[in-house]
Amino acid sequence: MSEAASTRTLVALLPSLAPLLHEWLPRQRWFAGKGRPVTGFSLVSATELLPLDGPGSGLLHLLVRVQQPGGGAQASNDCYQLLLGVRETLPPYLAPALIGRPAEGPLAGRTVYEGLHDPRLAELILERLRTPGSLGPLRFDRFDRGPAIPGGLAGRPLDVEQSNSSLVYGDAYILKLFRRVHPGPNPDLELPLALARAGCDRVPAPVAWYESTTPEPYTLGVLQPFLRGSQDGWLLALDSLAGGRSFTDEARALGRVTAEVHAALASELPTVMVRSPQTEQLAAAMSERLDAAAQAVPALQPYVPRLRAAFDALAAPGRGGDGWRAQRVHGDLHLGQTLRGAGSAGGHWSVIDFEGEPARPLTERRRPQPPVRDVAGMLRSFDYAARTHRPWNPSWAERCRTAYCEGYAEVSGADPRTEPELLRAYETDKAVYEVVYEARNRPDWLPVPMAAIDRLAALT
Ligand SMILES: Nc1ncnc2c1ncn2[C@@H]1O[C@H](COP(=O)(O)OP(=O)(O)O)[C@@H](O)[C@H]1O
Ligand SMILES: O=P(O)(O)O[C@H]1O[C@H](CO)[C@@H](O[C@H]2O[C@H](CO)[C@@H](O)[C@H](O)[C@H]2O)[C@H](O)[C@H]1O
Repeated sequence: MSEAASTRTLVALLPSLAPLLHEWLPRQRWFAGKGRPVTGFSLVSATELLPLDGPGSGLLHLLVRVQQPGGGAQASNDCYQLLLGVRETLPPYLAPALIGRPAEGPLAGRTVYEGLHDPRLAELILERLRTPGSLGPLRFDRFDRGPAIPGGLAGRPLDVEQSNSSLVYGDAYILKLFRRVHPGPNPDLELPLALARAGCDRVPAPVAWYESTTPEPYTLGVLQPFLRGSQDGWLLALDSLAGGRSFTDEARALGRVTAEVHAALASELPTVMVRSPQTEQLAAAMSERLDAAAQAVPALQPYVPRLRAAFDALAAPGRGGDGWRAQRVHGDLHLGQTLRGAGSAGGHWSVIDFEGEPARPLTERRRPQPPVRDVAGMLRSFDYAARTHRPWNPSWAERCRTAYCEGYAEVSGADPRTEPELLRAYETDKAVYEVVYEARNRPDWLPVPMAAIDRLAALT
């Protein structure tokens, strides 16, 4: 099928796929618009990665806008990346991947399924990434300093709770495919590339990636080395709590790693000073997020005046002295974003997932911010771990928080606790974000950030 003919034909596919997507999309873990009705779809781009009319399976790459009207700020028209496999019938091992059978249109009677679950299609995606080049609106690129990617590696979907989808290739590489995509560079490619260029070995360096170039630029997927046998910091922390073991050495190491990553980011990407009136704007933005959160989660409402005091303190005249240095940061740092390498207790720590908080607009996520924002995220994470454990172990969290800040200071020369207003404002902002995140995604977990809200409000 020629490219032009293919585009025309592919555009005609959407109406017949729409009823299937209507059912399937809201059930996906990565679908961000849960709880709001889907009223329509529109096509952003369609590319045949493997011909749909050839023998065996076809692979269709779609960028689709999903209309969800909702009231006011609730309305959205988000763009999602879909990789749809098409076959006559599905073999039993692909049955769980079924999306449906279009009743009409060019694919009538054929079977449409989640393409990432098909090892043959997963291999095809890696094949594309091995060789830079373009296919319709898609462009495939490689890191200029990396070794060649071997071919023929079997791909399997990663079976974890995540906001996107990942494929692991032969335990050597992991490809993260972004699901809800936004125009512009995704920080999860931009920042690891900058860190690789700075020679920072705390973040797996991107090996290859692909993007869509028209009608707008979207980062769609990033391939990086798979840290085989590594364990994530969240599970290690829970393990330490369950075993009654200290986690302070690990927390100190994580503080050091955070400071290393911040130093490397500051060396590669712009830094700015935050002074009046930006300080007031920062505090006002936090206050606005608090108001929006209290609208979405009424349990927050009684706390609003006391929480707002933390943001007012940030903006108070004279606070911040000559201002605060801001730079590119991780943006959603927590224990689950850290991996300790295989090996003994002193294993190498890495940091992953630089996408930032998925619910925030991309422009906001890419803005320089005081590095204490990441520190606050990690401090909240120690609190989460201690709260999740039965019985609650506040002294475990307190020791971790102290060790983490000390580790950070050992490398950066500045202890985050010496700017208490800034740290408290960011911790409060993070806890407010977590309340909304949990209410939307894991209502059973809501008491965890609510306990922090109670504690932070009592500091006033
Ligand atoms: N380089 C890597 N090596 C090993 N495992 C990884 C690597 N990158 C990510 N993972 C695993 O994949 C999971 C999801 O990755 P993440 O980037 O956090 O995705 P998402 O943004 O979709 O939540 C992580 O929790 C981790 O278990
Ligand atoms: O990992 P993601 O980028 O998808 O981040 C989102 O999900 C996280 C949970 O998986 C959430 O983190 C919160 O829960 C963690 C425990 O599961 C805890 O360690 C974090 O401190 C807490 O914020 C994160 O906020 C959200 O953006």
